Amino acid sequence: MERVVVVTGANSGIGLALCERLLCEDGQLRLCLACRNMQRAEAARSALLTSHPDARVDLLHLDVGSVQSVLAAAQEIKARYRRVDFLYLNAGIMPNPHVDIRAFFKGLFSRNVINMFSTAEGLLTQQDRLNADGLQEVFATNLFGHFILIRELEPLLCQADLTSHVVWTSSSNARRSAFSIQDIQHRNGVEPYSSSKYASDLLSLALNRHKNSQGLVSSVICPGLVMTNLTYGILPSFFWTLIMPIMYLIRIFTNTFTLTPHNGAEALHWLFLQKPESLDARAKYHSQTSGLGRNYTQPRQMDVDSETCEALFSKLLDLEKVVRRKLSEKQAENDAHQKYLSEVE
Ligand SMILES: NC(=O)C1=CN([C@@H]2O[C@H](COP(=O)(O)OP(=O)(O)OC[C@H]3O[C@@H](n4cnc5c(N)ncnc54)[C@H](OP(=O)(O)O)[C@@H]3O)[C@@H](O)[C@H]2O)C=CC1
Ligand SMILES: CC(C)CCC[C@@H](C)[C@H]1CC[C@H]2C3=C(CC[C@]12C)[C@@]1(C)CCC(=O)C[C@@H]1CC3
Repeated sequence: MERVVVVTGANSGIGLALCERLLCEDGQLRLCLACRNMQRAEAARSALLTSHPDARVDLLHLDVGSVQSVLAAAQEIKARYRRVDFLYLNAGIMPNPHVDIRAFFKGLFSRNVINMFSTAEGLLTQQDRLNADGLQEVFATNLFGHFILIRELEPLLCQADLTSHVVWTSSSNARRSAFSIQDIQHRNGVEPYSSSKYASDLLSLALNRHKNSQGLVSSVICPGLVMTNLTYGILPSFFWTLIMPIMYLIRIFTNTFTLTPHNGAEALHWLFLQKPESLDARAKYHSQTSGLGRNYTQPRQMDVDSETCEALFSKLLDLEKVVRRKLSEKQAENDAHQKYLSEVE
């Protein structure tokens, strides 16, 4: 039976590297690249087909930052496929990043230096904004859009006699202290990225608690520090070129500097090969690369508790109701307007 794999944010970076690795693993896959930019998606598909001419690679328009787009994409997936074996929730943004240079130099001469380089703790802030649905953009893209996608795909993901595996691309930057259950969208802080990634860790645990019995298994990975569009956006590109030799030097001390998208996709690829029942719901699976360039996956316990994960799950269900109601009100207004226009014509 051919397996169906859907990857969000598959047109570049870690998502695209994962697709390449999956096709090397299983040439019979039905691979669906779910992307918001169809031109880049086409380019990604052509690149994949160049190295795997017989592969079955489909494209799907999906902007995870727009609830309407998620609903339309989910409809399309349900129309196209009878099953989804793997759903990789990989699309993510870090808009308007700012590096605190003073904190960086302070951290450089502290005992915390390795942790600072692996997690960016205390170094990175972002400026977020509201999207067209009235949600904080980082929360909407990195978490909520993916949550709605899972909810819409439940008929495919929760089938008797078939285990479906949902995999979140989280981060070492996910931190409990950046997240507040009173402010799940992170309206009042300056670390929306860190907050959204911590929320994905919590949500994965909640999904396992609620959906394992229905055949849905959820896992979380961290790709390490990978040089992609997202990272290049943090500092000017000439700066990265300058510090690249230093980055390879740091790799000797921390295996979390995976650097290439291929290496960063290690844990995503590793999960594809595992039996879902052998996985730990409280573990985050880290892509690691040794100083000599050997890739491996290391599980580490996440800093999550059942109470907070249940509270987040219930808040997301409430927000889903609000957003769906608003969308149907907007739809009704549009329909009434169209009716009025056709009557006056
Ligand atoms: N690079 C790193 O060091 C780390 C990355 N990560 C995570 O890895 C994931 C992949 O990022 P990475 O490969 O690094 O960066 P890239 O910027 O290369 O990839 C991000 C992908 O997400 C897509 N995307 C962004 N917003 C949306 C949206 N609204 N709808 C659909 N697709 C969208 C992008 O598409 P488009 O081309 O249209 O922008 C792109 O394909 C992210 O979740 C990121 O947070 C985690 C830890 C470290
Ligand atoms: C100011 C300079 C001399 C050096 C700055 C280095 C930093 C830009 C990097 C140190 C740790 C890095 C890091 C990330 C981005 C770049 C650093 C802050 C990530 C936040 C990228 C996205 C993630 O999800 C996790 C990464 C952790 C480490």
